[in-house]
Amino acid sequence: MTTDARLAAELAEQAGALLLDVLADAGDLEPKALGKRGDAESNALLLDRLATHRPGDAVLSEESADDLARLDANRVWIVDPLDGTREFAKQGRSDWAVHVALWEAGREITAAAVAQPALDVVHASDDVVDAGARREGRTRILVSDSRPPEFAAPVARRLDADLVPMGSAGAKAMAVLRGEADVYVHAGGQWEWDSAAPVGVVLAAGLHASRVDGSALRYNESHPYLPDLVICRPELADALLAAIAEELS
Ligand SMILES: Nc1ncnc2c1ncn2[C@@H]1O[C@H](COP(=O)(O)O)[C@@H](OP(=O)(O)O)[C@H]1O
Ligand SMILES: [Mg+2]
Repeated sequence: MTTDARLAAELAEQAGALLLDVLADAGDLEPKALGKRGDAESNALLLDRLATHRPGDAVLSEESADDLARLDANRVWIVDPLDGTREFAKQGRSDWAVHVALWEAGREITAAAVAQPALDVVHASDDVVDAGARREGRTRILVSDSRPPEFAAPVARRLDADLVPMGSAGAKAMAVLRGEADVYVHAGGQWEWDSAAPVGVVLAAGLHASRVDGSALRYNESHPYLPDLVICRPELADALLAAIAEELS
């Protein structure tokens, strides 16, 4: 049987290919309708294939009603069929992603994949490249294009770093994985599906991932709201968390 991590990678890749087709067939669809179509079609593909390949498992998806039977399940797939919907619907953007993660009781995220179809890459927890070599120059901190944390600018000043806006939690996390940036920080609102797969992949690669207060990220909670997140190269974690704590105090 295909391993869970391979299945995650294959499903993320297949949903990504479908999303590229949706873009190619967009015609003069309004951005909102285009995003909606992408969300729905990718979700249908993921649910269908998870039901085929892992019929006994529960699913938590951004685009499906939350079935709380997942709270009694030992295995829950946490999926975001289209992360960065806003950017997907803008022409020529590559900062959107498909997230597929598996949560297991007592073990947190055990398999994960993030596809970036517009870049033709899939990163999976069983196939992590070592985090990219530290780039030369100033530290780069990735933040949401539309909702950067209030503390981001003062924290960047404390660390003598540059803030770089980018869409999609998965795209930002994978940019840190590849060494194109050093930090991804978010606060003020997010859901488990936004971070489960990116966090599964970066933890498998040995990067740091936590809440902004340094505590562990927990998934498959009854209310799947997980509003803040820090992903970074491990050697930066102490200084970054200290700077955030100073700004929040
Ligand atoms: N304040 C907030 N409340 C709820 N969700 C948020 C949020 N800020 C960001 N997100 C979600 O986190 C994901 C990444 O955001 P961003 O691109 O701004 O970095 C997006 O997921 P979706 O595109 O799947 O909705 C976005 O909706
Ligand atoms: Mg999302």
